[in-house]
Amino acid sequence: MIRLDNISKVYTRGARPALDGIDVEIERGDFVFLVGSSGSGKSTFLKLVLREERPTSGDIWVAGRHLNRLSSWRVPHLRREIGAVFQDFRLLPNKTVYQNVAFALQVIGKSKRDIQQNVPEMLELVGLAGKERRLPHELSGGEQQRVAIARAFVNRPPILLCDEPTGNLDPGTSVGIMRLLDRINRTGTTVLMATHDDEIVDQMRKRVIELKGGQLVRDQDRGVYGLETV
Ligand SMILES: Nc1ncnc2c1ncn2[C@@H]1O[C@H](COP(=O)(O)OP(=O)(O)OP(=O)(O)O)[C@@H](O)[C@H]1O
Repeated sequence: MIRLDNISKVYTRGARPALDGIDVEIERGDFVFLVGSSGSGKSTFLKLVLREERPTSGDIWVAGRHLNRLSSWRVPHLRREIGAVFQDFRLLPNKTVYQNVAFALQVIGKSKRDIQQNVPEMLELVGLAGKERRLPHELSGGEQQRVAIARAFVNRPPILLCDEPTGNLDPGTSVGIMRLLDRINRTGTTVLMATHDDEIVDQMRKRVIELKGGQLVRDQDRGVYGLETV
């Protein structure tokens, strides 16, 4: 589903690479934590998958596409295959919960009928039924993140990328968000989550990929956060 083949990324010529010779294969349905201290290259990894950045060298495939050869006009099609969730939620502040999720379908041209069917289903899945008419500022942080997840997943993409999704949440709320991501993963969705949340990683026991100074230093099944990254 995601494959990086000897990928390096150098932002500034002469500077240390942000990613340095990364080889990774993530299969359909995997749940992967991407860990590493600040500056180790996690965001760069996610940006390459989203095609927000391009590699300096090496090959990358995402959802059956060879991104090195993907023309710019096809990038929106790639992005439909990838739901993205961020630490700061990124909801539209003047739209209701329902409208925030519906908007994701409107922009890709889905019919009214599709929208009316899928949005309530998705809000039910994330546990927000009954809160459709609230505005983001009328929700708790955990609820806002649930809206963001509903929006990312409403068109059922095969890949969900999460960049520190629990970074602004307290531990109890974070556990709820992780249960939801786990449920989504069990539907067959590939989940790739960059995080500093050691408790969550240690609880979930999923595959852990650790970056250090742009290099892949650990790829462990049923892994833990690890001492070095604390
Ligand atoms: N647009 C950019 N231009 C130049 N250098 C960059 C750019 N983005 C990232 N870098 C550098 O690349 C390296 C990796 O950064 P990256 O943001 O991928 O790390 P990270 O692991 O996501 O860090 P954090 O946990 O703090 O988000 C860092 O040295 C950073 O300064």
